[in-house]
Amino acid sequence: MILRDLIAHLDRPLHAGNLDTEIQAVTSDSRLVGPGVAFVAVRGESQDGRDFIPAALSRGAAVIISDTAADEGHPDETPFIQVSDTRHALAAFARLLAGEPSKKLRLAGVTGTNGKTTTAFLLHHLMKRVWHRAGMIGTVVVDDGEQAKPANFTTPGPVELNALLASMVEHGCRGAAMEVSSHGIDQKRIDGVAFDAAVFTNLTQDHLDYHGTLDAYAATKFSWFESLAIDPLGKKPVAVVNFDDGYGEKLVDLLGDRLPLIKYGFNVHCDFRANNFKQSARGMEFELTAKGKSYLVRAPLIGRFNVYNILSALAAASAMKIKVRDAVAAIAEAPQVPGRMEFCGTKDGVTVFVDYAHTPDAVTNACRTLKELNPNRLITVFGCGGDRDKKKRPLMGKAASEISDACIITSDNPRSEEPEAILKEIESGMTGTRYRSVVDRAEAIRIAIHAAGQGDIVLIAGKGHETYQQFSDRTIDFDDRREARRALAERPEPPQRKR
Ligand SMILES: CC(=O)N[C@H]1[C@@H](OP(=O)(O)OP(=O)(O)OC[C@H]2O[C@@H](n3ccc(=O)[nH]c3=O)[C@H](O)[C@@H]2O)O[C@H](CO)[C@@H](O)[C@@H]1O[C@H](C)C(=O)N[C@@H](C)C(=O)N[C@H](CCC(=O)O)C(=O)O
Ligand SMILES: Nc1ncnc2c1ncn2[C@@H]1O[C@H](COP(=O)(O)OP(=O)(O)OP(=O)(O)O)[C@@H](O)[C@H]1O
Ligand SMILES: N[C@H](CCC[C@H](N)C(=O)O)C(=O)O
Ligand SMILES: [Mg+2]
Repeated sequence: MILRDLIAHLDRPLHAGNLDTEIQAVTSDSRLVGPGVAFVAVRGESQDGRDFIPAALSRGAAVIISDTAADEGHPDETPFIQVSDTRHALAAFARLLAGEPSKKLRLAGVTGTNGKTTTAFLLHHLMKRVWHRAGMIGTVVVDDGEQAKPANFTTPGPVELNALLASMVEHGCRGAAMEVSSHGIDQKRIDGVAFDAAVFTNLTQDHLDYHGTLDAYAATKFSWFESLAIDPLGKKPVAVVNFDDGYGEKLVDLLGDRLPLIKYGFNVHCDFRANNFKQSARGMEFELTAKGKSYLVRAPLIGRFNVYNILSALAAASAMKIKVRDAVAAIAEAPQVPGRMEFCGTKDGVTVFVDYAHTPDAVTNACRTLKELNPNRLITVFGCGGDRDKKKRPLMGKAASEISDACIITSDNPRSEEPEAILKEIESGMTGTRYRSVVDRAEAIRIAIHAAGQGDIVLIAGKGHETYQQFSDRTIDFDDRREARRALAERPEPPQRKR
């Protein structure tokens, strides 16, 4: 595209140099710059992109975009654009260069503290059933309709995001489901992306390291819905909101009638309402009331919290013109979401589940769900990630210890922090339940599974689908599910009863 046509979409940019320059791609990473590539100098949390302008120029950048004026020595032959918001400019260039792909398919976005991955997986499954080809972007996997790959982010940056959406369109996807993280909203990774459905799952404590307060975190989430109300980008987006959640209620109030709305939950005011929930170790069923009709929903998932994920997927599907009947039929064959209440085996009456619960609310939900299966004892193995919200550590400890019969506190991804120090912070929230601290996660899993007896359930929480463990100096291969299976297989023979 010609630079002139690209900057026409920016708010009053100042420019110097040849606006007929051909731009083929855009990046905010100087290391990816080459001829034909626009470099946007973004000021980040740890680095200032403006420091990399010389590097971008030496790699042949086609244009430099910054929020301050050009240095004195800026070469005349390279155009320079000054904008007020570089992240907005990056997203606009990425979207335009990719051919505005979000306008060419039906797109559902899912935000909220917990349940984004699960809901997006369910929606992706529904869409594939009905439309045959559909894409997905989220924490676990990105799928462009042709190939599925492990993901790096929950919501990728605008360049990768728009490239993925364009690839979905190219592969004939009629729709896609994507997770929208609060980082993604705040950093404008989704700026200018047109959505058909925007789901709000819930809001509880997480990411306070980044947002400061729960209200600031909520305001970030809400700003996405507000932006869709102000500029729906040529679509008619439907807000799909959990109306049993306090912040969901606030969002409904805030939106008024500015967006079409579907409220979901158990309460009587919901448009997609669940009733008569029942579950066993193998799955659940409940009655759905929607659009004046009743449906029996059966799903191979457990946990009352998953009723919400199913309701939101059904409601978002309906917002995208998928028939409720077809969606309900597809849910009965929903796939296992990797690392979400994943059954890892049973031996000698000991059953093991791996779950990605890494917030106080998620730990509460995961533990409660397994307690509802009436185990002899629930033994929970968990830790907290380093370089993330420290305030959630004692709260996760409290939640796990209040519901479980015994706990083993261990390392999650310590990142740059001392593992022992994280364990101590978790310990400060532990209540009466018996617990011990075992820094090495593999050992903690082994101890829990070997100590468990007939009828016990072991929950390994926090890392779910992750296949690595990050330390300050190294990242190792690590998979809770593999460790669980190994520990089950190596369980010592139970003592023989004397006759
Ligand atoms: C806090 C956070 O989200 N940080 C992300 C953000 O970093 P940043 O804006 O602070 O950038 P920075 O590292 O300070 O660098 C500033 C600029 O200099 C550029 N640079 C840097 C070095 C260089 O040689 N040349 C160069 O041009 C960088 O490309 C960047 O544009 O932008 C970077 C580039 O896109 C991301 O890699 C980085 O993710 C970090 C690694 C991260 O851990 N993010 C996590 C917390 C995250 O995003 N998580 C969410 C939510 C998870 C969930 O709850 O599901 C997610 O969506 O995944
Ligand atoms: N609707 C829900 N409400 C509360 N807790 C939930 C819900 N859905 C899932 N959980 C719990 O939260 C954990 C994470 O679920 P999921 O991966 O679907 O959420 P997420 O929002 O994508 O998380 P992340 O932001 O880390 O990617 C699950 O393993 C489960 O313990
Ligand atoms: N997307 C979340 C995942 C946390 C998972 C947990 N295993 C950890 O490493 O803290 C985050 O980046 O905060
Ligand atoms: Mg996720």
